[in-house]
Amino acid sequence: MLKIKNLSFHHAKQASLLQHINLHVKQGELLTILGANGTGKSTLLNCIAGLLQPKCGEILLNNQNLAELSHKEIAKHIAYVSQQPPETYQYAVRDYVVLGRAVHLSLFDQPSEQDFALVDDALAKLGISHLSDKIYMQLSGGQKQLVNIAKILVQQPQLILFDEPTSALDYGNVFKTLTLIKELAEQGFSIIMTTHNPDHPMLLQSKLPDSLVAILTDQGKLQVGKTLDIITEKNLTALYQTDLRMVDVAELNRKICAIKSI
Ligand SMILES: Nc1ncnc2c1ncn2[C@@H]1O[C@H](COP(=O)(O)OP(=O)(O)OP(=O)(O)O)[C@@H](O)[C@H]1O
Repeated sequence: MLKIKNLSFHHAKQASLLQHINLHVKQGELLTILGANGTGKSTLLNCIAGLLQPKCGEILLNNQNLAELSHKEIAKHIAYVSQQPPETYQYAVRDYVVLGRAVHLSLFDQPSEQDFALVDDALAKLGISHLSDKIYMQLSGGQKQLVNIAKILVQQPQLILFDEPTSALDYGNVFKTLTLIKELAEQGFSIIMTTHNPDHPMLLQSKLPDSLVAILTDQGKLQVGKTLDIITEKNLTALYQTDLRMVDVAELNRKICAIKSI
């Protein structure tokens, strides 16, 4: 459903950032992108969301060039939970989350009871129904992150982009969010997420064996493959310039990533 062909991008005053990136994400596929700070993961997601135009190459969404689609058309298919959630809303959470339905409504339509039913379902699914009437702007960072995930659930896109969806979350909410991502992939959503925690794609791989991982290198290249082929001691040690170990934990029946020592 998403194809990226030979994409290159750099911001103003940068010599280069993303270089000749190729990627194919199919329906229901999960791709996790790892990369050191500042290598361009968010920039790549911004390109895929249509917020930045590639300097060269193209992004195809269902074989249509993204550059030829309006923002509303793109938003019908792609939802984006960015690292900088909007900070300007004085709405109650329920009224904020229903904005996710906007792409399915015409200009003067009011959200219907069915739209609000989807909102209530999404809030319940994320265990945050108690936040319904709170003012979005007054929530904590982690609560905002969960509310923004609820907003994309009601948007009902084909492809969901999650930029470090668990970065501000406690362990309980990390568990809930990764479980939700697994369920969304099982339901047929395509998902691209970024993380700094290689254990997250390992955990997801244990339930989604065909999931993919990509490493964005500091040369701006994307190395893509099956999770277990990419998450290796050698690759992670090179990626993070840190002596890392993949340790087999019999009790968990999988490997986890650990820093060797400090
Ligand atoms: N709007 C912008 N204008 C100019 N430079 C930018 C802009 N946004 C990002 N950059 C620069 O582009 C590079 C990549 O930034 P980006 O946020 O994509 O990295 P990242 O891999 O997501 O980083 P992190 O893991 O730290 O979140 C950084 O050097 C950053 O300073």
